[in-house]
Amino acid sequence: MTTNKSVLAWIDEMKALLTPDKVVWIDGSEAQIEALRAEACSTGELIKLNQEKLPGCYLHRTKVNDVARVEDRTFICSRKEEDAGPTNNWKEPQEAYKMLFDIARGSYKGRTMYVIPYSMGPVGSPLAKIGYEVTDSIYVVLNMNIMTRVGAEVEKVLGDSEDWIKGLHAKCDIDPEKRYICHFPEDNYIISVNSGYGGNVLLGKKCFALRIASYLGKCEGWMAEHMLILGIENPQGEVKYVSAAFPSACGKTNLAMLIPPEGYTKNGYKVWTVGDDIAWMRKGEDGRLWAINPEYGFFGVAPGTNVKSNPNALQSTKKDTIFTNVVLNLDDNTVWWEGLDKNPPENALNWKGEPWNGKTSTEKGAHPNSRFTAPAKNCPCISSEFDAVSGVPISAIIFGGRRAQTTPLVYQSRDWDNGVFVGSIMASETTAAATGAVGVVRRDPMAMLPFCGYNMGDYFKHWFEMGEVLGDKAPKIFNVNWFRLDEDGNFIWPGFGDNFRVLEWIIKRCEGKVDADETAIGYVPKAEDINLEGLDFSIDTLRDILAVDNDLWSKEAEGIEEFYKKFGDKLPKELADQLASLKERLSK
Ligand SMILES: Nc1nc2c(ncn2[C@@H]2O[C@H](COP(=O)(O)OP(=O)(O)OP(=O)(O)O)[C@@H](O)[C@H]2O)c(=O)[nH]1
Ligand SMILES: O=C([O-])CC(=O)C(=O)O
Ligand SMILES: [Mn+2]
Repeated sequence: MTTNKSVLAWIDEMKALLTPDKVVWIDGSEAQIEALRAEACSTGELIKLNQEKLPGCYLHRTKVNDVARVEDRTFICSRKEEDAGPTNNWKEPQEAYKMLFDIARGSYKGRTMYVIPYSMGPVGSPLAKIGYEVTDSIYVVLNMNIMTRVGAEVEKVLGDSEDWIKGLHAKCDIDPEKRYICHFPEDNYIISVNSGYGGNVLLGKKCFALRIASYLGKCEGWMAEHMLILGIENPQGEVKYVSAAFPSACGKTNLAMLIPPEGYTKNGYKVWTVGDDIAWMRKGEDGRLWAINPEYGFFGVAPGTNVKSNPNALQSTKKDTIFTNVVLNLDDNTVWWEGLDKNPPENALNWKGEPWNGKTSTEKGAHPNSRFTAPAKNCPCISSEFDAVSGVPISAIIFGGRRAQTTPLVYQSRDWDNGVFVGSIMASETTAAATGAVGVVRRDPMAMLPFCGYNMGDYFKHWFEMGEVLGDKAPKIFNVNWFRLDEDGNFIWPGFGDNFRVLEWIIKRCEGKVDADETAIGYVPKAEDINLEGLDFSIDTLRDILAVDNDLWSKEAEGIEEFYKKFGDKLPKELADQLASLKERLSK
């Protein structure tokens, strides 16, 4: 246990507020964690799975009204409303503290308060940051122990410093009307009440590593982004790193763990995973941009994960994993979800714990947002640099979304500033399955719409400032779109492992080894420069999905103009200028 005065004072405050029966300090030791697993099994909070097939694995079910992040109940509590900006919900901080403390007061009565010291990023890395979360949920402790680096080492590194983030989680009542996820960026404080769902309660993840950290990044001159990080190794053994921001359900985990096509693997190409969701990036001593993955595990969507779509993700879940809201197969005490295989169990319980027969039921067995919490070190392609305190140098930043048309398979921005523009206009189309209204463009700048902890206009400005700081050492910026549809609504580009062909072009562009065609929106590959070897895909079709349609882009420009109005005078002039020059190029 720490002797840090600021930590001890806050823990005293929490004890007085929450009135637990006892306090347990989490040191992350296997003995302590194992005792907590056993306790959670005895109360039904966890179900121990088949330990031969899934050693160290458990199942948990949330309440049925508590299965996803709640954006409408997520607040940025900055002193000035303007600092939360037009894309966030805002509450006045003093009122918010009062409301939240009133809700949480006395709620640990008869329960245990767990104190979790954790590091986001390799312990002791100059890019890492430390947090404390208090919770009354063993599920939260066990998940945090997978998703972050927990324990005594962390406290040693913190020493007497006051530079740490407070996180209060209280699962006092699960009334969704009283559920709040509140962030106080100016106080380094997060308070989450009345939820038990991962994205709302694993406070190191979206709350700290994106919302609070994005604000800290602005103040301290670095970046916290909703990005995967991967390394691409060539046959000579050289590794180049890229980071990529896609909105939810647009393929971050898949790209982070992709297996290149056979022709490449035979020649010695490899992909190494550094992170699948969040990147913290800072200018290094050599002037380049260096990135760490602040997380220690993967909190991935289960449905659709299978041996074909993402074998590395599936393999990561084979041991020491906590599954949430998936199907329990009663015959062999294993788990199942839609899209795992074509053989659903007949004798099973669905995600709600009700009897379920996968052969006859018309209802889904797993919740669409069911998740696995798996240690990153389980991943067969985890990077040797995963724990590197300096992080990895980023050669390229890739933005992407789900667009049926308009956006080509890949293009490169003209320069950093134009790249910031490309990120700011990111959008994804809603699918028929999701909303009924097909092809509705929803803007999600840099995939940060739900995760930016301050005014997004200021966030854009920060991106321009980073460009100035990095100068000619700045990563090159690209945009990809794996999701172009044909007239029958089928994906044109095969995607997944074949996305490596596009990554290869991106790396070649960074190395200045390949030419490109200039278009109104940026540089597009010459079709013959994308390697199609071993793929049944015609170069004419490739030309189609690389083409830039100026009429569609003129319509796009109108949509961007409309979107930009939201930011009023917080919109950086650079972005208005970028839009004006795009329009001018389109009109030629
Ligand atoms: N057509 C196509 N679909 C893809 C491709 N890559 C991923 N997908 C699909 O996109 C969906 C989301 O993939 P994920 O990798 O889980 O997305 P994510 O960005 O990590 O999602 P979050 O964890 O919610 O942030 C899955 O249904 C994938 O099968 C691709 O290259 N082409
Ligand atoms: O935070 C969550 O619930 C899961 C996640 O990665 C996302 O939604 O992007
Ligand atoms: Mn995510």
